Amino acid sequence: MRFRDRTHLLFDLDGTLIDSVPDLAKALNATLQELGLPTYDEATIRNWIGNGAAMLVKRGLAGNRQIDPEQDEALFSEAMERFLGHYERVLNDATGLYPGVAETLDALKDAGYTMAVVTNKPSQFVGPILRNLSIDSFFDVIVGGEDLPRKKPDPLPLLHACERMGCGKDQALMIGDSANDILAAQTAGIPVIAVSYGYDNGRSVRELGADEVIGEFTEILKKLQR
Ligand SMILES: O=C(O)COP(=O)(O)O
Ligand SMILES: [Mg+2]
Repeated sequence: MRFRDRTHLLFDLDGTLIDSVPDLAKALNATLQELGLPTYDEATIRNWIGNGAAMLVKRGLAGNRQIDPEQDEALFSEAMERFLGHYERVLNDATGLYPGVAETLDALKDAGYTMAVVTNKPSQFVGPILRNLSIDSFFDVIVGGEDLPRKKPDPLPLLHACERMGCGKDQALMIGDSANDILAAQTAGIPVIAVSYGYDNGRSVRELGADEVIGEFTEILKKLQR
């Protein structure tokens, strides 16, 4: 089988394990509203997720053409602070697991896989969300967006997760939803399964050269059959 030697699994969070769009959109729109800026619907905001909170806020601010957040540091800092405060309050309001995630993680754990979450989401939010959804115990390692000097699509978070799990990259497999996950894995030399239901930042995961593309999380089990 294609992934026979893979014993350590690295999972992206937003768009792969959890659908967090409603709560991220709520926090972003509350921020924009307080700043007197236009707000956006969930369909627009979902394409802005995956590069970390700072990029989401920048994309929200830049949605208003008159403002260039790169040039307006003060506005960006204020927006960021407000966003983090709002998100902390709402992060478990509507966020849920995609179908089959809990059962599949359980089966993978039973089969002996070691698992990590490697996300660009700010680290302080990751534990509370995993605990609220009762999937925290499946993961031995969690790498969040602010834990290292560089985020995905840099390969560093993936390689760091491997090091902490005590595995070589020849034993690892990435599962993610966006260009960031695919590029990070490809640069790290780790194969990658892409899910097609997530937030692919406007670029179809099929075009990005993932080793496999699956439409449902449960299909991982079939792909990993030894
Ligand atoms: O951009 C985020 O905050 C979440 O990103 P993730 O898809 O890496 O979990
Ligand atoms: Mg993602």
